[in-house]
Amino acid sequence: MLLGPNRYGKAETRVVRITRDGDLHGIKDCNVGVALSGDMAAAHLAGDNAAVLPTDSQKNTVFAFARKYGIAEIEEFALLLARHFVDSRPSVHRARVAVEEYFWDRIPGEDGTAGTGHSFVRSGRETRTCVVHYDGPSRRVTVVSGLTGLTVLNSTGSEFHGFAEDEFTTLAPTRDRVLATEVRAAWRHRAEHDGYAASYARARRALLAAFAGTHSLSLQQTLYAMGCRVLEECGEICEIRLSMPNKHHFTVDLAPFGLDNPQEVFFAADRPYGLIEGAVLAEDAPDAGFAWE
Ligand SMILES: O=c1[nH]c(=O)c2[nH]c(=O)[nH]c2[nH]1
Repeated sequence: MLLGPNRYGKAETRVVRITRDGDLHGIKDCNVGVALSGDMAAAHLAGDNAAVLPTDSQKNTVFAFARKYGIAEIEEFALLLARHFVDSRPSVHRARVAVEEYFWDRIPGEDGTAGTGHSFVRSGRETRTCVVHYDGPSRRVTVVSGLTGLTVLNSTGSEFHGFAEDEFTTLAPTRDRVLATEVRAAWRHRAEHDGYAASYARARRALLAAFAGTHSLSLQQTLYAMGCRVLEECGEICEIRLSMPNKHHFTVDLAPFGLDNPQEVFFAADRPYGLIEGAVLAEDAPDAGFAWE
């Protein structure tokens, strides 16, 4: 028997960092996953834990670093942790740190007054994500940012026709349908930089603008347009991977009730759903290395 690739770490450390600027507080609400790899053969083959930094210590490090360094951008926090685990321990050769960030909005005061400064409501927005890798021997860093749960809908401007047909095809071609999806996207930065907040805002804006601005002949075409727009608007990004379920909205037949239905009443089916996935790369994208592992 041979030991294959392995990694270990603490998954899903939920860390909430409150900042206090007088009466004005802020929240960073994150879920951090750490995975380390290196000289772990003895641990697996012989139960020798000398090289194994407990996952409990990894979790403690996340909390301690949140206190010591704060959590500015999730990519920066993830890189700080990744470098720490690799550079402080010869047996750890590579770290993968993934962070999800959940957004909170301030609760406004009544009658348009300012809120308390310490009252928040969890946002219905998407989740921001990142996955960073740091490889000790090569000192190479990769940074992938992204989002999940960005739910969007066009109530017209979407067609689907001219598709292949076989003996099982019943789908009617359409020149006007609802197009809805929940975007999951991950984009690879060309290199480490210090503008992750602005980069995220730009990429998100580009995704939304392309979804809204594309007259769709298929979700595949829309996906490609969204990926292209992000690469056009964000020079720091060289590759984007998109996963987009087709959240089908079926026009309900109301004729049995003597009613017409001019594209007004839909059955929003949750399953099964088409799942459209694809990557868009800049022609000069550098080698991805271990970025997507
Ligand atoms: O945009 C679409 N792409 C498909 O591949 C597909 N297949 C399907 O049944 N409906 C759709 N819609």
